[in-house]
Amino acid sequence: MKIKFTKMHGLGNDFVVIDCINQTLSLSRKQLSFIADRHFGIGCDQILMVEKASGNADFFYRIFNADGGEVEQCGNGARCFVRYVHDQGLTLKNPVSVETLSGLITPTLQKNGEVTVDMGIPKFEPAEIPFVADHRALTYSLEVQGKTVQISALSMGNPHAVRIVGDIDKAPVGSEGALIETHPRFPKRVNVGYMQIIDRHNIQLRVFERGAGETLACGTGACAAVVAGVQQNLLDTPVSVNTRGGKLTISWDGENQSVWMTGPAVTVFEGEINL
Ligand SMILES: N[C@@H](CCC[C@H](N)C(=O)O)C(=O)O
Repeated sequence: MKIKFTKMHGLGNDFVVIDCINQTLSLSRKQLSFIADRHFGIGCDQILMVEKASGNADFFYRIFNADGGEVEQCGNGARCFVRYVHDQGLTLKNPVSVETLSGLITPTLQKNGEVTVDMGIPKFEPAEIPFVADHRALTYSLEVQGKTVQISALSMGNPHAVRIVGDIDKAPVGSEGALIETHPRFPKRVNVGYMQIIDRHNIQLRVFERGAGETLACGTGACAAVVAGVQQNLLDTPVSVNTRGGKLTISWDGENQSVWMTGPAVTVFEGEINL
C-alpha cells in the first residue's frame, strides 16, 4: 500500500502529516513506528492524521508518538496542522476549529506566517492529569531512584511534569526524564519538562517527551512550563520559551483561562511511502 505524506516541523519537533480525508487508511502500531523510524522509515517525532470531524469542528486531528501510541494533544503539531490544511487546499477558513482526543483547539494563521493557537484551559486536579496524589498542590515531591525531586504536574490535554533547574545544559533530561516518564505515579506516563528561568518573561526549556524521547521543542511542554512558572509567581505573561529548536511565545492570564501559543510551522517536503 502506497501512502502520500508531507514532512513538516515546528521548531525542529518534526512530523509526518497524512491526509486521511482523500486516502482511506488504518495503520497498525507497527506501521506507525516504522514511519517514524529515522533509519528504516521516514523519521519523525509524531505522526499527524488529518480526518473529517464528527461534530461541528472543521477537522479531526489524530496524533501518534514515534512509538506508535496515540495521544491526546500536540502543540507544535497544531500549528503545522493549520498550515497543512491551508497549503493542501482542504479549507480556506482561518481560524480553523480542530477536534482532538482532548477537546477542541483553534489555530489561526497570522499574516507573518506564524500560527497562534488557543490551546485550551490547563487542568490541575491530580485525577485529570492523571497523577497519583492525595490533593492538588503547586509542587509535589517525587521519589526517583532513591532521590526526591520537586515537580509541578498539570494537563494541557496531555500530561506534563515540570522541573525547575539552574542550568539547562546540565539538566538530566535523558536519564532522569526517562525515569519520570514511566514513573508509577503517572499511570498514563508523562512528558517531562526541564525549565531554567532567565527572568520573569524568558525561560529555556528542554522536554523529554512521552513516547518520543527528547525533542528539539514541545509546544504543550512550553505551555505547561509557563503555566507552572506563573502559578509559582516566578513568571509573568507573556513568556518567551527558548528551546533547542527556536522560540515560542506563550501567554496565560491565570486559572480557568486558555493558554495561547504563537510560533512557526514549516513544510519540508512531500513524498510517498510503500507500507
Ligand atoms: N510534541 C508535542 C507533544 C506530542 C505528544 C506528547 N509526546 C505526548 O505523549 O503527550 C507538542 O508539541 O506538544
